[in-house]
Amino acid sequence: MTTAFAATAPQLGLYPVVDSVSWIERLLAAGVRTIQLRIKDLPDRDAEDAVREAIALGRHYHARLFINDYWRLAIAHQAYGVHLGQEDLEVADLQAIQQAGLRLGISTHDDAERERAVALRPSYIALGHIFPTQTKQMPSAPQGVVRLQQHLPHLQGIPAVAIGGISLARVPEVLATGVGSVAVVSAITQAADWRAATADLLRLVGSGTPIAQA
Ligand SMILES: Cc1ncc(COP(=O)(O)OP(=O)(O)O)c(N)n1
Ligand SMILES: Cc1ncsc1CCOP(=O)(O)O
Ligand SMILES: [Mg+2]
Repeated sequence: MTTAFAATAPQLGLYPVVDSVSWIERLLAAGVRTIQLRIKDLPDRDAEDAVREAIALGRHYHARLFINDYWRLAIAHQAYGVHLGQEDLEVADLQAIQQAGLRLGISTHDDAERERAVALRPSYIALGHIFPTQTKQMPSAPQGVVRLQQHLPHLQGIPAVAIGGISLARVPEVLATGVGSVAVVSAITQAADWRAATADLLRLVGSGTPIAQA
């Protein structure tokens, strides 16, 4: 399919990826405006309450709330967007996601995956993992910031999101590549003080283009 997915903001800013509605609620209250609910390995019926509540919170805070993997539930409850990996693309109904007006983010790990993603005209393309990560088992090696920067001119204007092993200390070299969105898990959820970590990350990365302009 070649029809573009609905656009998102050119700069998504700080993009926490979290596994519960409580994290969604506290991070939206702390000023985050792009966020993902990433629940793994539950049947749809067991994930549905969390997906519905997360979407409602996203609307309440005028935030960009992406649902990872559960694309049917995201359509049913009219999420702002869906995030899918390369394997997810094999099984998801992309036409249904596009026709429902949901934004689509796609994971990529190398040039071939990037090209496949660009051809689908998604709302953003995630590039990872940039640094070693403990959060997800990755079959490939970290790409590093040099590769990250090399990907950017090939995205044909599709917004880029950097993910994987990005700590507060590493944010400046990630931003120096020109990427406008930084996705993090452990930099927030494993921080000794998540409020301070989130405030520091928001100061460096920002919260993205205001949603009215997204
Ligand atoms: C912003 C962002 N980038 C990458 C991923 C990873 O998605 P995927 O490859 O489908 O792996 P899982 O997250 O489903 O384990 C992501 N979730 N978000
Ligand atoms: C979900 C995901 N996809 C690629 S890396 C990653 C995990 C990122 O977590 P962290 O920010 O803790 O390295
Ligand atoms: Mg996935």
